[in-house]
Amino acid sequence: METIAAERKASKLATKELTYFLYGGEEMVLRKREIENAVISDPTYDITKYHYLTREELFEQAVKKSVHSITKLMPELDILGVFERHSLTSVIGGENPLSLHTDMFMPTITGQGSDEQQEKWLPLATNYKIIGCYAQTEMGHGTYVRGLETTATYDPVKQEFDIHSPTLTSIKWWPGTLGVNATHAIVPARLITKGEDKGIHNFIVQLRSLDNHTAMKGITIGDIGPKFGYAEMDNGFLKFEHVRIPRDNLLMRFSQVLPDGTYVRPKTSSKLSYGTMVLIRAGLSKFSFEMLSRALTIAIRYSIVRRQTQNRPGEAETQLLDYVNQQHTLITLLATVFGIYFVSQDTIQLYVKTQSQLNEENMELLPELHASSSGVKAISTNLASQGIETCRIACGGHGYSLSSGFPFLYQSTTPSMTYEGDNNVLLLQTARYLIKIRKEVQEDPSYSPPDNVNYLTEAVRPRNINFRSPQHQLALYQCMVRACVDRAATKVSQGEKIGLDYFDAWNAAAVELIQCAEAHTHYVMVKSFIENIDKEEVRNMSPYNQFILKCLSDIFSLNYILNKSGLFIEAGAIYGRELNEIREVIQSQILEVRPAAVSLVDAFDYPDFVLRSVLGRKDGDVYTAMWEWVQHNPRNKHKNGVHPVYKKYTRKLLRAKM
Ligand SMILES: CCCCC/C=C/C(=O)SCCNC(=O)CCNC(=O)[C@H](O)C(C)(C)COP(=O)(O)OP(=O)(O)OC[C@H]1O[C@@H](n2cnc3c(N)ncnc32)[C@H](O)[C@@H]1OP(=O)(O)O
Ligand SMILES: Cc1cc2nc3c(=O)[nH]c(=O)nc-3n(C[C@H](O)[C@H](O)[C@H](O)COP(=O)(O)OP(=O)(O)OC[C@H]3O[C@@H](n4cnc5c(N)ncnc54)[C@H](O)[C@@H]3O)c2cc1C
Repeated sequence: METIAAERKASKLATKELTYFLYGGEEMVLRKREIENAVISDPTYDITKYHYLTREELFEQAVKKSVHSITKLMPELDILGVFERHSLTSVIGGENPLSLHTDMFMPTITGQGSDEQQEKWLPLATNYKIIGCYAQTEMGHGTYVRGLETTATYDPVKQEFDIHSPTLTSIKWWPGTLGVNATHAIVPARLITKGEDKGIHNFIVQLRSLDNHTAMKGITIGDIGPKFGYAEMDNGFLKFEHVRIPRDNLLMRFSQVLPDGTYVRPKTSSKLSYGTMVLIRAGLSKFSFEMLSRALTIAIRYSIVRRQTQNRPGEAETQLLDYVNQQHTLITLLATVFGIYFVSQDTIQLYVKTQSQLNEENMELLPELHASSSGVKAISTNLASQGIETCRIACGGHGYSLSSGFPFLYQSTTPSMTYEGDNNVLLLQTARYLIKIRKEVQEDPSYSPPDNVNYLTEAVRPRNINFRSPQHQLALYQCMVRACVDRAATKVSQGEKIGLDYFDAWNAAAVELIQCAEAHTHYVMVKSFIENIDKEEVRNMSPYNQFILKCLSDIFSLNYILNKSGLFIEAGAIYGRELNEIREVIQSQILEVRPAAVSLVDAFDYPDFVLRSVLGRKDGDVYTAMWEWVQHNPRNKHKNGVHPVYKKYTRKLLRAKM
């Protein structure tokens, strides 16, 4: 305990200043803490026995907490905005089993419903007169949205759609909130009218009675069963047997079906029906920041408290965080988590800007938003999931205990590599955009690519390179990414030249395409980090805070160059003989950050209640907390400390004549 207090005292970081920066100001932080304290002091949210509950107990407790939050806490605290709702859900912890209602069902109505439809459905949803989910994925299709089989066949006589699951594989499978609680769903289905298949459109379908919650006629519905994690979420299945819905349950902001069955195409893009997925993808980079910053708070604090091995006679055992390997592991991850923070801010800003342009039917930014949100979602969720596992391993045996908090963080984060679009599939979408832009650059010398793809026209290795220079770092990335995009594009065109059709040529280059998308997205992240710490808000920070952010930026940028040095060397961006210099710069920056490590994670401002970790307590009193935690273990509570299995089995073994 003294060690962590001493480190805090010795740190020169202006922790509060960084907290206010990360959360958008003092007022936001104080409001967040007000909401946190309300939850922490409410017995409904007690987590003492959390780790010892069964799957069904966890689910029931989660639903109870969700309903309590909506009916009691939100009104009492007058919680309105997205930030406040998010503060509430993040401090409650666990999966919020009703979350798809606000996270996907309502945004889809807002984004794709006509004004009349919004007027009809949003008040019902806002007041929880209905509970919605987003039922897109089927047993046979998740990635291939255009291949979804559920049909919505228009009947002009009754002016209704017939929603049907024609095959076993068309049964909706995975949607959250569906298995137990949802009364309605957004159902993407094949719109068929006048005998023609118009492709996937979004429909609102009632699933359960608002009187007694039983399934509506023609609906077979339930929970898909235990998963890798996510025990508190009722991911479900949903089968339609010719279920009838009114014509105006087709969301008709962009396309319509007239009473006689005439189909009116979208004036802009059919891809606007994918808008909710783009929204969630843009938000998942912020989610990745939160999950990884929690894991780092636990790992860094524990690595300061934990000592292992006396390395000099008469001296105390060494703090884990004073082992250079441990510093390298965790401080490079600290740099990564700030990299994810900055790019998540930029991605959300790009989403907001694109949405406001779309409201004026200006589609200009949509391709860049799709490509960027796809790549950033893929890389940030990859980095966060891998980073949390790295933090767990860095905490030894205790990291593997549920009491560490890591298993929950990992189980909650790792599905984000799959949902809202499998990461490989999304990186291929980013690659498709890059190859297209490259083609435009090649065919039209007057065309200037978007700022984040500027390497297609600007990539030059600087003379007299200085690896601490942000501009020089960016130049190295530009050379590397351009080479990756060229390599992928060349592979595709080579396939076409030997007679492969477009799919085979594209598929043959898939590895190079994913690689160029990864490289591009890392460049975007490094550029975002460098540009954001050069903005006025950071320039007005205390000099030491600016210095530490610059160190983290250098580590984030150079560590990827070191790890992917083959790509940079192959691109002529760096020479093998320069790798040692890069290692030295990284190591020196890590040493600069080491004294500020505890304050950097304190700046994330997570109460112990949120971390749910005996290792990550702010006071560092790890061993007391560990001993306290094990007292709640039911396995230790049998009469005379003898578990029933002894009498049932073990005693026979011990007494057997063998
Ligand atoms: C709070 C979190 C809770 C999490 C709960 C989880 C919920 C879910 O998981 S919901 C289900 C999520 N499912 C997916 O994300 C499915 C992933 N698949 C897709 O998004 C699409 O199938 C696709 C993008 C992989 C392919 O779509 P497709 O229609 O086949 O398009 P093409 O690849 O043929 O490209 C054509 C053209 O369209 C552009 N485009 C594709 N998607 C979008 C988009 N979302 N926005 C804008 N533009 C898009 C694409 O770039 C192509 O453009 P061009 O190159 O100019 O032709
Ligand atoms: C916890 C969780 C919650 C979810 N919640 C929801 C929800 O609320 N609503 C909802 O509708 N869905 C939900 N999903 C489903 C999720 O959106 C899908 O699982 C996801 O889109 C991936 O599709 P898939 O499972 O069919 O995988 P597949 O598409 O079968 O992918 C499997 C593998 O094949 C590869 N692959 C597939 N297609 C291609 C391609 N074209 N090119 C190259 N490689 C390819 C992928 O890279 C991947 O490695 C959820 C899933 C999970 C795990």
